[in-house]
Amino acid sequence: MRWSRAWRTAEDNGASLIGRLEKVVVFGGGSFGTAMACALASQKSQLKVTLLLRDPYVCKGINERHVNTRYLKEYVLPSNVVATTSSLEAIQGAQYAIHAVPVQHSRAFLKSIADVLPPDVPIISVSKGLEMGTGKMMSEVIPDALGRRQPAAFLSGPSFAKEMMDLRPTGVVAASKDKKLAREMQSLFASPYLRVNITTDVTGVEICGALKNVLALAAGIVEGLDLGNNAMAALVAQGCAEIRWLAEKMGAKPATVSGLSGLGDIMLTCYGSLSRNRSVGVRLGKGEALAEILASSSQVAEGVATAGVVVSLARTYRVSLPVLTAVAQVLDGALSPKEAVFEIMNLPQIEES
Ligand SMILES: NC(=O)c1ccc[n+]([C@@H]2O[C@H](COP(=O)([O-])OP(=O)(O)OC[C@H]3O[C@@H](n4cnc5c(N)ncnc54)[C@H](O)[C@@H]3O)[C@@H](O)[C@H]2O)c1
Ligand SMILES: O=P(O)(O)OC[C@H](O)CO
Repeated sequence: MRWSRAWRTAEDNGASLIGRLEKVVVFGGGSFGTAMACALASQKSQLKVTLLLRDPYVCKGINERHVNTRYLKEYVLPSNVVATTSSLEAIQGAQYAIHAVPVQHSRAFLKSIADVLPPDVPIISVSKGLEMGTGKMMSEVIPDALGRRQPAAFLSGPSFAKEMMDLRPTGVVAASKDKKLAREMQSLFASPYLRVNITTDVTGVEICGALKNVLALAAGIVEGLDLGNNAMAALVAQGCAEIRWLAEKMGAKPATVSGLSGLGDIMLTCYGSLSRNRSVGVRLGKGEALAEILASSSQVAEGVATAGVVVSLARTYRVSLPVLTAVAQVLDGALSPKEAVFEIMNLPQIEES
């Protein structure tokens, strides 16, 4: 099935870029790191895609049986996806590095590989969230942690790992201040199954990708409380407005907020049953305690950490975000899910903006 006929860019350096490509390293072999590795490996069988992991047993499964025994274990990975725990071995000779380590662990991880990663290897971050404590986005964490400016691009948008593994049509956006690098992302990733838009609006793409996870927690809570379709639609519409208010104050372009990384990912994560953030929200809405929910899952729900950061961003940018900040209050145990809904319903009646 060819979903998009024009899957390479007009200036098509795509074929030659793929032709020159020999090795890509992927940091983190969770669901999305694995899906990105497979998407790239499928572009060319001679391309080596190396996952840098922490667990030697997971590496063994990938290298010997082509199966990631911890994440997406039902899939057979292309044989040109390999894995190692050695950062030197993983990074040596790599022309690009995909970063798929959860945001809260990214600083420490990047510091640990700073000396091994050549300063000219572009990092393509797919992690969506804001760092607790600093409130920083990945575009700020990367240079901070490495202690230098590294070429970087940020890939975001509605993209469940499992659906990408199933080769279901997907659209993402690659953001970079360096337009040439953004175009390289199109050449690298575009395929009959994956469309890649580009933009220079890094802030917009990153903040939308982080905030939609918090809104997905709220959507899950509404689902878990069984409040109905009217409530869900009102909540998601209000959440979209709050994301727009904050993102635009931070410098995001309106086109980004209404694009794939904004509205597109909000729709996927708020309504899609595969969302981990939404699932955490559903369980909270049904009355489970956060600690219990987190202890029972091996996968990251980035919105849990990002929600706290949103409270301070609301203060810094002097913007009222009732839904997004209520999520933080529920997570902190300051409000029960029902109390949060009651408080939001009792807010003063407003004019739309
Ligand atoms: N899963 C998806 O569908 C999806 C889609 C788009 C973006 N993302 C984003 O990609 C990022 C990664 O998500 P995921 O789904 O792969 O998460 P995951 O929970 O499935 O896997 C996380 C991976 O990071 C590794 N990791 C955790 N702590 C680490 C540390 N301290 N040092 C090194 N590695 C560490 C884990 O071992 C694991 O391999 C997140 O920011 C997520 O929001 C996920
Ligand atoms: O499963 P979630 O909630 O982390 O969402 C995954 C992706 O961000 C969807 O685009």
